[in-house]
Amino acid sequence: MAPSAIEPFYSDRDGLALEDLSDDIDAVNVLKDQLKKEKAMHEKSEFDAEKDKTQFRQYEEACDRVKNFYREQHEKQSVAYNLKARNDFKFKSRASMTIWEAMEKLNTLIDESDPDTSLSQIEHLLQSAEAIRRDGKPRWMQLTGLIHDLGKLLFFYGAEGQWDVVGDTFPVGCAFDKRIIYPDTFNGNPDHDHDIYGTKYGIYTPGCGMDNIMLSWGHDEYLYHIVKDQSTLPAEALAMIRYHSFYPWHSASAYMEFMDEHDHKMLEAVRAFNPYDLYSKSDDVPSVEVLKPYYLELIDEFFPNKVIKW
Ligand SMILES: O[C@H]1[C@H](O)[C@@H](O)[C@H](O)[C@@H](O)[C@H]1O
Ligand SMILES: [Fe+2]
Ligand SMILES: [Fe+2]
Repeated sequence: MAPSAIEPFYSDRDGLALEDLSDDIDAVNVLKDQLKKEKAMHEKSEFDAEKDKTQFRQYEEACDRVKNFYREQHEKQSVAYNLKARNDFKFKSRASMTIWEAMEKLNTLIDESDPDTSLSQIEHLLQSAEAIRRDGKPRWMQLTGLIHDLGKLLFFYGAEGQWDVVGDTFPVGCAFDKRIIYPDTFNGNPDHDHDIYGTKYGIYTPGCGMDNIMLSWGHDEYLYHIVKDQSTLPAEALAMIRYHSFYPWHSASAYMEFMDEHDHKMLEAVRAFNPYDLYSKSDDVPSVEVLKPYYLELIDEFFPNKVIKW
């Protein structure tokens, strides 16, 4: 009798002890995972190092389609146009659809400003997200890669062309910096020689913060507002979206005088994101159907409402 009385006692305890231990192991693994991801966020990605950067953004050698696009954009993105675009955005309603439906809708747009890819937008979005995922970056950043260009939907909702949707961005209301691509094409912009908009600081003051700078209207600013209001994505993700086309700032270090303290942290995030946007353009074409289930789940994690107001 004695052994059978003791046996359950010990086996129970063993069971308990093992359970406790496995809880601890789980907790340690979660922590380890988190640390790995944090570390990866701050390290230069392997992905970045593998690429021959001289293959990308070669605007001098770009075709006429790209050159004409930027001439038109640089001539038309004025303060007056930007105020009007923001007003239209606030007071006009567009469409309601899920993130995935938006990706599919965008698929017919071929970006005229892009010298590096002629792939469809859904493929570019998946390439960016997959590159981020392969490098073990956090899930919120993978999702940011997946959606970062969805603002190009604007093209279907009242844009005047592609010039107010795609392409690099730059501040309006102060002098156009020489580090913007094709800087001479700003000569035809009505603000170029303006008494205030044509001066170094224009309508701004040094240190005013990027939040207070009016960036040329397009897919970044538009999507930023949608995502800020309708997702639980962190500040870094919002900055990646809002500034990913602001190459003169994040890649050429122009307009640094306007930054505030918060912007320095955000710049780091935007710079960490950029290689996945740019250099993934030479990766293999992803299979939309294979990847769809993984990304549908990821979308649900950060967008509480399935249907988004665009
Ligand atoms: O041509 C590209 C494209 O339009 C991207 O979506 C934008 O983010 C880049 O800044 C631009 O260079
Ligand atoms: Fe973009
Ligand atoms: Fe992109």
